[in-house]
Amino acid sequence: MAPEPVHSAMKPVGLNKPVTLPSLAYVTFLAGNGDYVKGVVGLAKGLRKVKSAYPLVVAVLPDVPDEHRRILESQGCIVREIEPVYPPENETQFAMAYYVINYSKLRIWKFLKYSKMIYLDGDIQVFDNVDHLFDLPDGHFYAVMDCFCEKTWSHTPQYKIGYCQQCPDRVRWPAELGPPPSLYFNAGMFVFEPSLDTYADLLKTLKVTTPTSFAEQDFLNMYFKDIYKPIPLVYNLVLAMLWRHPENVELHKVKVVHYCAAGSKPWRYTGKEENMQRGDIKMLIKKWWDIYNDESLDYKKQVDAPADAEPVNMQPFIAALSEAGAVQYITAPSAA
Ligand SMILES: O=c1ccn([C@@H]2O[C@H](COP(=O)(O)OP(=O)(O)O)[C@@H](O)[C@H]2O)c(=O)[nH]1
Ligand SMILES: OC[C@H]1O[C@H](O[C@@H]2[C@@H](O)[C@H](O)[C@@H](O)[C@H](O)[C@@H]2O)[C@H](O)[C@@H](O)[C@H]1O
Ligand SMILES: [Mn+2]
Repeated sequence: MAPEPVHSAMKPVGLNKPVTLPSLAYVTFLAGNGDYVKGVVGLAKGLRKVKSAYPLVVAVLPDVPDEHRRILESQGCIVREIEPVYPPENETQFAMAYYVINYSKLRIWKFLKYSKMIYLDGDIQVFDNVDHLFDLPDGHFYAVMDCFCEKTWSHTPQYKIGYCQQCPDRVRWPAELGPPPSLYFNAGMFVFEPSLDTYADLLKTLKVTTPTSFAEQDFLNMYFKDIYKPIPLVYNLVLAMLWRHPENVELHKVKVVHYCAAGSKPWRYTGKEENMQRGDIKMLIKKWWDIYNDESLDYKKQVDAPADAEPVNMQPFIAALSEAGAVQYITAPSAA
């Protein structure tokens, strides 16, 4: 469970300038005027259900209608408009044509108000508190390894020979093909540190990088290859793992579910596509809807923290400052 954030009602005494405390937040991405807004509402309510101590920022493209923005704000989200990011002119056949808009995710590196953020796709649901991921050491890019076994990968050498990083011994990578592919993450969930330098370098590098079928996911994997650190799949269960690598999945331990398999978006679920009649899929779809329909999880201004308030965990600062004997804290009357 995340440490109780000590609200900023406590005022430092003896410091001659306000301490700028780092902020933490979850962030997701919304494009278009379609039904993904339901995914983001579900995500906002899921984070509330697990009592996350941090807000959800929604990076919206200009084409997201005001009505959808108001719905998200009414659910306690912090809505930030971003400009689209387009890859260089290309003939690439993206795995899904709409993936071209996903490059716009790169704008979140410019959210400098936050020292660390957890990005979550709008088709993700958080079923257990994962605030502790914010405590991971700085300087790395954390994400869950993807799977290469779905048809969406049929254009790749690894798919053609049956190699997957989820089970590297099943079909070993042949030496004649050179070194095996670097560990590759699913870009539907990752822990990162916003930075203007990184942001500028991402966009500069994108301009000279030929787009490939998994669009910004491929680009992010190439860009962060040297600092990427895999985290357990409980933090981003790519649904295909259930039928491609069941031996790697302990479903009752999964904290975050990524509804990315074809036909698995809960708000569009018909059960007609391949694998969508599985018992575990039906259970996960129901779990998503139970949260989405739970009115007790709707944002209530008077009870929940204001959308723009950001609870800050002061403990590390109190310990460091009091160790230095620099300050003692008094509890100021609550500003509320
Ligand atoms: O019409 C769209 C398509 C995508 N997205 C956003 O882009 C993310 C990535 O797309 P998607 O999850 O569909 O890709 P997948 O993980 O299924 O490959 C989504 O989760 C949404 O946050 C969106 O807002 N509107
Ligand atoms: O724009 C590229 C997208 O690529 C990823 O989705 C893919 C990938 O995970 C494949 O491995 C699966 O087979 C496939 O189903 C799934 O849609 C990310 O989830 C998404 O956020 C986004 O980056
Ligand atoms: Mn997704």
